Order: sequence, then C-alpha cells, then structure tokens
Amino acid sequence: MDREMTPPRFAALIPAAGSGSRLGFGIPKALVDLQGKTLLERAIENLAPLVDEVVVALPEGQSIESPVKQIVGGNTRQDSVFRLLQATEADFVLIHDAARPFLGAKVLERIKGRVIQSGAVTAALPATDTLVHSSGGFWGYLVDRSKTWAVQTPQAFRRTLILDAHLKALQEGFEATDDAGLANKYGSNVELVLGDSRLFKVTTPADFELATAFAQLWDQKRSTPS
Ligand SMILES: Nc1ccn([C@@H]2O[C@H](COP(=O)(O)OP(=O)(O)OP(=O)(O)O)[C@@H](O)[C@H]2O)c(=O)n1
Ligand SMILES: C[C@](O)(CO)[C@H](O)COP(=O)(O)O
Repeated sequence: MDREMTPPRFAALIPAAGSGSRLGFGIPKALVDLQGKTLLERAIENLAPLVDEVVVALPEGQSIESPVKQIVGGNTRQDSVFRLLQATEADFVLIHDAARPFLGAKVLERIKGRVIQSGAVTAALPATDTLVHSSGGFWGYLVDRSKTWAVQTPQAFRRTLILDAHLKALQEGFEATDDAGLANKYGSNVELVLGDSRLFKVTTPADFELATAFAQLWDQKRSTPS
C-alpha cells in the first residue's frame, strides 16, 4: 500500500518586539510607517504567501489588525524568538526580522529549498568591503575577506533543532546575536545561502532614509506583473 506523503509545514516567525532605540523614533520600530505600510506589515506581506502560518512577537500592550497569530515578545531578540518557537508546531520555521522590509521571493525560495535537507540555513552576503579588526580605534589586523560573510535573515531551521538550541542556551545563560549563532554553538552545521543587499536591516536613521527612498521602487516592482 502506498503511504501518502504530507508536505512539511512551514511557519514564518517574525520578532517585532524591539523598541528601535537606535532608530530613535519613540515608537516600536516594527510599527514605524515606511511609505504607507509599517515595517511589520511589509515583512508579513513578503512572507505570508510562502508559508502555512505566520506568528509575530510584539511589544507588550501592542497588537496589529491582521489575521496572523500575535504573541508578546521578550526583553531580548533571543527571548522573543524563543517565545515564537513555542507558539508553533510547524516542521520548519523561517525566522525573519521585522526590521528587514525588503525580502524578495527569490531569497525565500532559496532558503526554503535548502532547509529541508540542511536543517539549518541562513541568508548571508559575501563581504565586499576591506575588513579589519580594530584595536583602540586604530587598524589592528586585516581580516581575510574571502572567508567572511555578513549574516542576514531569514534564517530557517527544522523546528526541533532550533528549539533544542534555544533550550540549551537558556540553561547555560548563553546569548547570541541570532539564531544561526545558537544553532552553530550547539553543534549544527549552518549552511550559508546567498542573501541580497536589499535585505539590509533598518537600524539607524540613515538606514531609514535609504529605505524610504527605495520603498517606492520596491512597491512599483511588486505591483508590475512580470
Ligand atoms: N526584545 C526584542 C528585541 C528585538 N526584537 C526584534 O528583533 C529584530 C532585530 O532587532 P533590532 O534591529 O536590534 O531591533 P530593536 O531591538 O528594535 O532595535 P534597537 O536595538 O536599536 O533598540 C527586530 O525586528 C526587533 O523588533 C524583538 O522581537 N524583541
Ligand atoms: C539577526 C540579525 O539581523 C542577523 O544579522 C542581527 O544579528 C540582529 O542584530 P540586532 O542588533 O538585534 O539588530
């Protein structure tokens, strides 16, 4: 008798509970308007068509008008993601910062295409600038650029793998800047998948200026049938 194969289920998990202190607009960064849509709305609209479920972590006391599942985030990004992981039972999770509003379908397809086999993948870009390790504000030593990548989101994992890494980190009090770092720390081989320079993170007012200028072009392209 043929066994029926059910396709794996994917959840998009969006940490959006940060305060945006480096942006300094006085409201949570994910809820800042960028040319008619908030950063969070943009993240949801990019991810929703390619997953079975979307869950967002928001600052306490905030909610959005959207059918997606909403939970309260934690004090750190890591804590917000840990809470998001407990809010889904999907086989695979795509974790993506609300602060990266320009996520195209091609990057997402690349990430989804690799995670089933790899179990742990992240979008990343090979470094293009000269890189140095600094010492007291001066040139310390040159870093080998040919082996250096800048890590972005989305990052995708088999849910049980990344949940296990988060649980171990919690037990040990280990903090990482991202989930790929946690997966690597607890023994997973994290595959680097080519990201995109348009996936930059809106962190500072200068990033926001750039995002404002670029959003019009992005929205125009999305509404033009290819
Ligand atoms: N306690 C936190 C902190 C951050 N994030 C989310 O993690 C992503 C990346 O974080 P970052 O760009 O550092 O956002 P903020 O923490 O808001 O910024 P800042 O550090 O400048 O305050 C953002 O989508 C942010 O909302 C979160 O969900 N929960
Ligand atoms: C997760 C991340 O976007 C990968 O580059 C990055 O580490 C987040 O850093 P932040 O200081 O929390 O913005």
